[in-house]
Amino acid sequence: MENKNNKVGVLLANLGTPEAPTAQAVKAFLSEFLHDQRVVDMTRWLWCPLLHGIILPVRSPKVAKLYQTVWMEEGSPLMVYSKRQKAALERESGLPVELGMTYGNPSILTGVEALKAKGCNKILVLPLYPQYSRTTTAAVFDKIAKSLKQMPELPEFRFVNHYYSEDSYIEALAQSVEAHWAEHGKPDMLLCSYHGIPKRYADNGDPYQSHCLGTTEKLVARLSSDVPLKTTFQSRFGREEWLQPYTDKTLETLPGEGVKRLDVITPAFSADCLETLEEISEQCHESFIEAGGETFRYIPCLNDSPAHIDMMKLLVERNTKGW
Ligand SMILES: C=CC1=C(C)c2cc3[nH]c(cc4nc(cc5[nH]c(cc1n2)c(C)c5CCC(=O)O)C(CCC(=O)O)=C4C)c(C)c3C=C
Ligand SMILES: [Fe+2]
Ligand SMILES: [Fe+2]
Repeated sequence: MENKNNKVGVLLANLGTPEAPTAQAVKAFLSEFLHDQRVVDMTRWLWCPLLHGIILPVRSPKVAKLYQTVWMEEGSPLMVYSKRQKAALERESGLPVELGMTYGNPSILTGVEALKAKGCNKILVLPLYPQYSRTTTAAVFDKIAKSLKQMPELPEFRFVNHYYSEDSYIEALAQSVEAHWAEHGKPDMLLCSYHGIPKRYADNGDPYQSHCLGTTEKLVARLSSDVPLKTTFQSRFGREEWLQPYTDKTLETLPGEGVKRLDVITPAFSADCLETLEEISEQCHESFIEAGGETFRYIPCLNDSPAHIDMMKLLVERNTKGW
C-alpha cells in the first residue's frame, strides 16, 4: 500500500532576524541568539549578568536604529530574500520547501511541522551557510534536536554540513562578480569579506576559517583575472580576538597601499542582511572613502538570483538521491 506520508521536503535554514526594527523586537531576537552556547560559549554565571545587565539594554536600541536604515517595505532584508529563495526553490525543484530560522520566526519547529503537514517524512535540511561553523551550522543541528523533543514521531533527516567547495556555488559567486565588472568595470582589488568568529573557536577545531580561505582560493581560480582578491573578516563582537585580518582595519590601510577602487563581496552570507547592507555597504564604504579611497562598490549577496537557486536545486537533487 502506498504511504501518503512518504514525500521528501526541504528545510531551508538561516539565522533569523528581528520581527520589527524596534528596540523591543531586536532585544527579543538578540536575547535568543546570544543565549546560544554555540555562539557565545562563556559560562552562564559570567555571561548572563553581562548579557541582561549591559549588552541587551545598550545594544538593542542602537542596533534597532541600524535595522531601520535597511528595512524594506516587506520587512527585514534577510526575511524578504529568504522568502523569495523558498518560493523560487519550491518552483524549480518541485518539492515542498519551508523556512526554518535558528532564532525567531518562522522557527525550525514551525518549518518541520509545515513539511510534515504536507506529507513529508523525509526532510533535507539545507543550512544556507556555505562555510561550516559551530556558531551557525551546528547551531541549526542543535536547534532541530531541541525543538523536536516533544514530537512523537520524527521524520528522517539528511543534513548539508557545508557547500563552499561546490562548483555551482563558486560559479554563482563568479557570475555575480563578472556581471558587476561588465557593468562597472574592474576595480584595483576584490575584497572577500566573511563574517568573523572568535579566533579561539578556530584554534579549537572550528573549520570555518579554512572553509573561507578555500572559498577565496576557488573563486580566484575560477575568475582567473588580473584583479587581486583578499580575504578579511567582519562583524567583530566583544573584546577577544576574532579571525584576522579585520575588514574595517584593512579598509583603512588599502588606499595608502594604492588600492583606490575597491569591490567587496560577502560570500558567507547567502542573503543580504544588516551585516552586508549596513556594515559593509554603508559603514565600510564611508571609512574607505575617508581613508582616501575613490570608489567602493558592494556586490550584493546571491539572494534569489537564478544561479543561486540552480545551486540549491543541485544540492537538493544530489542529497536526496535514492531516498
Ligand atoms: C556573538 C557572536 C557572533 C558570532 C560568533 C556570529 C557568527 C556568525 N553570524 C553570521 C551571520 C549573521 N550574523 C548576523 C547578525 C549578528 N551577528 C551577531 C553576533 C555573532 N555572529 C550579532 C550580535 C548580530 C545582530 C546584529 C548586531 O547586534 O550586530 C546576521 C544578520 C541578521 C539580520 O537580521 O540581518 C547574519 C546573517 C555568520 C555567517 C556567522 C559565522 C560564521
Ligand atoms: Fe540569561
Ligand atoms: Fe553574526
